[in-house]
Amino acid sequence: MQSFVKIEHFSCGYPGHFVLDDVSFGIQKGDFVGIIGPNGSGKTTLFKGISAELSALTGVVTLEGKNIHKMSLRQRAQNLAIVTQTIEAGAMTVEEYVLMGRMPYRKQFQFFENENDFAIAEKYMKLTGVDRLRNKYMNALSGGEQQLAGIARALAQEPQLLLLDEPTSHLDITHQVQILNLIRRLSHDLKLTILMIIHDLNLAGEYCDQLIMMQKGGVRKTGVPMDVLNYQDIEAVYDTVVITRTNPVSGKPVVFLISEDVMSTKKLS
Ligand SMILES: Nc1ncnc2c1ncn2[C@@H]1O[C@H](COP(=O)(O)OP(=O)(O)OP(=O)(O)O)[C@@H](O)[C@H]1O
Repeated sequence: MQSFVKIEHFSCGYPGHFVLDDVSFGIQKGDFVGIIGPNGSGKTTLFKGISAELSALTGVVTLEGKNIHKMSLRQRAQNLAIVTQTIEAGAMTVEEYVLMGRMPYRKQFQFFENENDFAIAEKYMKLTGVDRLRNKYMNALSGGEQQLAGIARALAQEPQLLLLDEPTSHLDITHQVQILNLIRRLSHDLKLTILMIIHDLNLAGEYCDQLIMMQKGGVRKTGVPMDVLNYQDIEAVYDTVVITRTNPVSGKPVVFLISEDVMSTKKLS
């Protein structure tokens, strides 16, 4: 089957610092894919490469066969949306912020949003549950509310591919589960293709259809969570002893950490 998003022999980095080296993988339409890997392994750099914020040193990134790096800014924004960890929207209401997602669709000399833009913003504010916050200022929202507003703005862009950089960091378990359930619904019900950076291996295993495990600027392993989250690969990549089991209800992999004290008494090392 042809991949909807294809990354082929892709390398990119920063001046004087080469980070991603010959990365290749494909994603099917409507898949919810988690990117895992230790600090500094290149996850954010991969996002910058996919979104063309960083130029390709080698290889290509295509979406439905079209090279993302060759798209105009406007075309790119109609195809791809990013939600970053920190949202700096300051003194702007939630509704104004979500409406910004419609900018890539403005026609020449169209200075204001039209009825269709308001209807689309309304639809996604309702879907994410931030419609009740529409008149609140973005800088007066909690972290979880800001993330939901960020997702609503990204959805208002009506992209084909959504990139989420750790949408659940800083959130309590109620909000983690709320956001991940929403993201799963978006991929499965709306057939939106989603790539999400996530540090929590248990959440990644429970919610994602596929995982990409990064190590030192390359891809170590890709596949369904049960194949990727095994103790051998995790220990090799994170240099940490873990135990893996299966969640008795969901059948998904679960990763346990062991403290130094316990490890020395149980003689696991
Ligand atoms: N703007 C930059 N200029 C130079 N080097 C950078 C820049 N941003 C990141 N790097 C380097 O690139 C490498 C990969 O960083 P990246 O942010 O992609 O990792 P990451 O996997 O997202 O890490 P984390 O989990 O800590 O967010 C690191 O060695 C980092 O120091």
